[in-house]
Amino acid sequence: MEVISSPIADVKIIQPKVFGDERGFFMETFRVDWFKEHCADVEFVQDNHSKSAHGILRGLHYQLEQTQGKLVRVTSGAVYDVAVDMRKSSKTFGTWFGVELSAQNARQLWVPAGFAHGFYVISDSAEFVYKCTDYYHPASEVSLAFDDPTLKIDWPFAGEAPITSSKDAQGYALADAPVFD
Ligand SMILES: Cc1cn([C@H]2C[C@H](O)[C@@H](COP(=O)(O)OP(=O)(O)O[C@H]3O[C@H](C)C(=O)[C@H](O)[C@H]3O)O2)c(=O)[nH]c1=O
Repeated sequence: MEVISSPIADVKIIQPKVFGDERGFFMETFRVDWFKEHCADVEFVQDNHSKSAHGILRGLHYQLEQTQGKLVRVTSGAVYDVAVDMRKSSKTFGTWFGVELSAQNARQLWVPAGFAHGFYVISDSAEFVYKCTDYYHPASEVSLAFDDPTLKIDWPFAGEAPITSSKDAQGYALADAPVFD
């Protein structure tokens, strides 16, 4: 496995080693020892799995309580995955980082607690699996507007408006969004 830095210090891209042969492929997708040494000394308590059609945008979400770090990857298709720093004391507060995650590139993204997270489905459909460092806490969940004019996230929409949940269509502007210390 290789860890690749991003412009936001705590957000990391992880590139597993893929062993291909005539049968297909094998890769180790997570190791506690490697992750603690190279990314963060955290424990994961919940795994999630979602499937979305082309053009779906899920997010940008974060929980104010039981804040979740997320280790995310794509097992089918391709998404554009985005993390936004919501920690007001961070020198990268209000900045975003995006990367294409796909079954093809096998890349993962480590999104620490304190970040808003979301993704846009580039392929016909995508299956998205991820590990969380705390449990779901819907009472404190926040949606940040994916199209906030201050964030200016460079989503790969190619002219078509994304399909979102009603919750995500009414996300907070960055200026009004609750933040972390
Ligand atoms: C997140 C979650 C949802 N649910 C239930 C609640 C709803 O009945 C249904 C769909 O939930 P929601 O529309 O919030 O799912 P997403 O839009 O994929 O939410 C996720 O989207 C972005 C990408 C994130 O980073 C978060 O992990 C998460 O907020 O699953 C649960 O039972 N447990 C959970 O942990």
